[in-house]
Amino acid sequence: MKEFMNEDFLLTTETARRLYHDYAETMPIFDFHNHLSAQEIYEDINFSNITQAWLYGDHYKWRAMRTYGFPEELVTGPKGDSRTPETPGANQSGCNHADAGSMDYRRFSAWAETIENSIGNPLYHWTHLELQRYFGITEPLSSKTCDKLWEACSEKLSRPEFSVRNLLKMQNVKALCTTNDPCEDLEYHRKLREEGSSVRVLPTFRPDKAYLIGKEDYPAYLAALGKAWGYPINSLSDLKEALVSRLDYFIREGGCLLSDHSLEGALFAPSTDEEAQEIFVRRMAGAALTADDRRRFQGNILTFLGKQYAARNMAMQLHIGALRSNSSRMLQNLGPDTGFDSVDDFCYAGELSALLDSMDRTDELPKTILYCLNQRDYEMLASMCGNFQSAPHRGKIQFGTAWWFCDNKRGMEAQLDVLANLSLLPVSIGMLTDSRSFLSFPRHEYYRRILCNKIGSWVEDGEYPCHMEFLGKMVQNICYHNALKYLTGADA
Ligand SMILES: O=C[C@H](O)[C@@H](O)[C@@H](O)[C@H](O)C(=O)O
Repeated sequence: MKEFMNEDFLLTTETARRLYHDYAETMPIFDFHNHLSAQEIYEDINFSNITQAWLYGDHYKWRAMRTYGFPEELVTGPKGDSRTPETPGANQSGCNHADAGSMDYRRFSAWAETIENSIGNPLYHWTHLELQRYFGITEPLSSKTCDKLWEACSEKLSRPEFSVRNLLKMQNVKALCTTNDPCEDLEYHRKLREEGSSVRVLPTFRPDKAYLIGKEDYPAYLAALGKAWGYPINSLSDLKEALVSRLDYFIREGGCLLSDHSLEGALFAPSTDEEAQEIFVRRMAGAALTADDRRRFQGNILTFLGKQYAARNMAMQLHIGALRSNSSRMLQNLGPDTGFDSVDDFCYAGELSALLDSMDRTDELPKTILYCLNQRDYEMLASMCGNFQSAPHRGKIQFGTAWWFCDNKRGMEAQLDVLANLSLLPVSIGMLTDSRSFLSFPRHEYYRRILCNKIGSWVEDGEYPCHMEFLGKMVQNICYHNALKYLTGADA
């Protein structure tokens, strides 16, 4: 039997072990998509206990805790919905810590019981990689150990060397890209930049709300965007000017390198500016729009934005296929991004192709990263990339790494297989955390181990020669250099 998550965790062959330990392990991290707070990095906050670091904002963990039957007050905290009828044994698990009465402790105790029951789930591996890498704890978290681990982690977290900037340094994070609405003033990104922070903290331009014209609060959003721009938005051309102005602000003030878009249900239908303006006027007059109106309006703005990104040599990320906020009751109680989303199953190959072509037609398609939430779409997406590749970029159109419900061992192995089969693995820009927790960076290690194991198995099966120097360099490129080059143009 193998030892539990030791240094050769997930590395099943000698080639895999060499690739990981000799090449991948010490590579820096460029985390080009996450949901971290620039303010918390600027203020270099310390968490006073492990619940704050783990459970205050992570909807993956919340979902698992709900699945195990814990009530909302232990999942999202006292303000959440606590009407769940039955409460399993949170804090009745034999832990006798002095903090036992504190809500944070009770939440950790509930988490310990949940994680003990997460066999086969990536949360189990992430949690234990985090305990090992940040806290030097190799003991598995369970109801029995929760008291001891609570104390050990909380004691460390309160030390200055465990501030969030130091947590980033521990994982050798060189740069990270947060996700930001165009209305944001980026005060903390700017301050970090002025200060010359050793970790580059860059904003990502996420303008979804500017084209989701069917949303009830669309006029209110336009008012906020107009405020950030400095002028009221009364027409399609005002909207486009406002977006360009905010995009340039993001680049100037924050060094923005990427945009991000979540595409759900409808992607694209072509429309002229006159048609899109007419839809805009009807919406602002309070008329109901059809699905086709919404698709055409979104198509017009996305094509426009894509061309703007291309002109600025930025990358465009398209995250496709989330079915969000499925529980209207919990949306009302807790708001979005709280663990009530799942995998959609709509078909969109034709619309995606038309969207990319609407920019490529005039050679104005930016560098593009395509992510999907439904593994069923892996081949469709990876083959779509090949339609629009063009020099001088290597891998201009990227089949993005396994996202969210695919971000697990099986999803990553499948993503790597499909990528290698239908595109070229050596040009991949690799992994990102997409996370809301400062302790999530060992997810890069998880990916790197799976990557090295996959390559190792091809070599050991005689499918590729054992050219360690070439393979080692390739692994290092996928871990770090490719993302750096793709996003910034720099070589090292
Ligand atoms: O990995 C999952 C994420 O954190 C998820 O919440 C985000 O990808 C979010 O849906 C977004 O739209 O950016």
